[in-house]
Amino acid sequence: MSSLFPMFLKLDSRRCLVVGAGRIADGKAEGLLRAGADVTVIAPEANDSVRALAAAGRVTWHQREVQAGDTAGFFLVVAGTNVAAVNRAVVDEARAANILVNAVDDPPYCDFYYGSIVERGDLQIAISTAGESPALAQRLRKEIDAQLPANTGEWLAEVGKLRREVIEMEPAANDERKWILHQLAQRETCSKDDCPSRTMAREHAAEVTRK
Ligand SMILES: C[C@@]1(CC(=O)O)C2=NC(=C\c3[nH]c(c(CCC(=O)O)c3CC(=O)O)Cc3[nH]c(c(CC(=O)O)c3CCC(=O)O)/C=C3\N/C(=C\2)[C@@H](CCC(=O)O)[C@]3(C)CC(=O)O)/[C@H]1CCC(=O)O
Ligand SMILES: NC(=O)c1ccc[n+]([C@@H]2O[C@H](COP(=O)([O-])OP(=O)(O)OC[C@H]3O[C@@H](n4cnc5c(N)ncnc54)[C@H](O)[C@@H]3O)[C@@H](O)[C@H]2O)c1
Repeated sequence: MSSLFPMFLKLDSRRCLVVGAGRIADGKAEGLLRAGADVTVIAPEANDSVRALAAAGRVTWHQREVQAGDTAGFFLVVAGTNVAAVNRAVVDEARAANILVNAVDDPPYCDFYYGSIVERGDLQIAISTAGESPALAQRLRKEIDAQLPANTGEWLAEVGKLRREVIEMEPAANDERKWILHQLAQRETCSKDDCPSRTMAREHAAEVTRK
């Protein structure tokens, strides 16, 4: 099999459908919600977590069995019921309309897999084993998570802010700007106003402005 194409998808306000509302489908729906998706759930029964999300207006829950035509108009569909034939019918319908699909526990019926994720703010490290061993993906996630400092997200936010400052001052993507951006992407860059990388970026900005 070819290797999977790794990508980070923007789901903000995209209409996504999750069929099923048990523990497994719930986890899949929450992953979509974290990315800002507009999530609809179809299932006759829902676990407490999906019920709470529906009550809070965070998902739209249609309390019934899935029917032909339900996938129309969605950007992405997750088939997460406990009935493989139902999941496959949902996938077949969605695929015919070029909608991205994932059927839980049924790799041939997935166009994409969920990854195992280490998260620190906007930083995400996604691990995939292409379905070879989800348990290994989980183990690696825990190992990386234990090694990555808790404040990496704040550090990234700071570096992002400084990068925007530098790009504003130096709109040309020249070697010098690239060098500075690499200097910023170091551990020493911090929120302190006198941190070395920040000072350097400011000095450079002042120099460019003087030119
Ligand atoms: C990453 C993660 C994300 C998530 O689920 O959101 C995820 N599975 C996770 C955990 C996990 N899943 C399973 C176990 C038990 C141990 C084991 O089987 O190894 C554990 C570990 C545990 O929880 O103990 C069982 C399992 N999973 C799949 C099958 C079907 C098959 O293999 O045929 C079976 C057998 C079912 C059975 O028959 O028993 C299939 C898929 N699971 C995937 C994703 C996709 C491939 C990911 C990849 O490997 O790259 C894929 C292909 C489709 C998909 O679901 O997208 C999440 C990590 C959470 C974390 O980080 O902690
Ligand atoms: N629970 C686990 O630990 C676990 C682990 C690995 C894999 N899985 C697999 O994941 C799948 C789902 O597991 P679960 O624990 O979330 O199941 P579950 O029984 O808790 O939930 C199933 C959900 O599917 C819905 N459903 C059933 N028929 C439907 C239909 N025709 N239309 C719409 N919705 C329908 C139910 O209403 C319910 O919300 C199963 O295939 C299971 O084998 C479960």
